[in-house]
Amino acid sequence: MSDALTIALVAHDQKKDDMVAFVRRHAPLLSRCSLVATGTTGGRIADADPALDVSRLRSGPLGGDQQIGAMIAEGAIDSLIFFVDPLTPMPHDVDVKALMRLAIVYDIPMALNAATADILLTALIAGHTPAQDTEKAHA
Ligand SMILES: O=C(CO)COP(=O)(O)O
Repeated sequence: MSDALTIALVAHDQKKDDMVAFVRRHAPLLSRCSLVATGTTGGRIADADPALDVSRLRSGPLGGDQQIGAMIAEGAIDSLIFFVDPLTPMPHDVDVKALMRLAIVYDIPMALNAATADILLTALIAGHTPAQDTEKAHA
């Protein structure tokens, strides 16, 4: 799966149900990706679909956003899906902004709500042809 897309998934507490619904809606597509998530989000995803390949980092307020930002800077993330809660003050607001900033700096496709994430994931998968799939297509 080394040529699989790596997608970072993050959701604030008030948006975690939306993330679970997103993951359930797109389980067949997401099962073809490597997933990286902040701690609590990753736990909810793993509970929702234990078959998904999801690596859990620190919880957002404890450095998880920064870990994903570092992975973006290293070129290890293909896309960021970040369900942001715009109505609740966050103790780690600077980390949230820093993560979004790095996604912009490195021109990573980023969705900040479910409607955009639906479009983004579908487009990403449609445009991604892993070597394995290419071989099958020509077999
Ligand atoms: O706080 C977050 C993003 O800013 C998400 O962190 P958790 O997934 O650990 O709740």
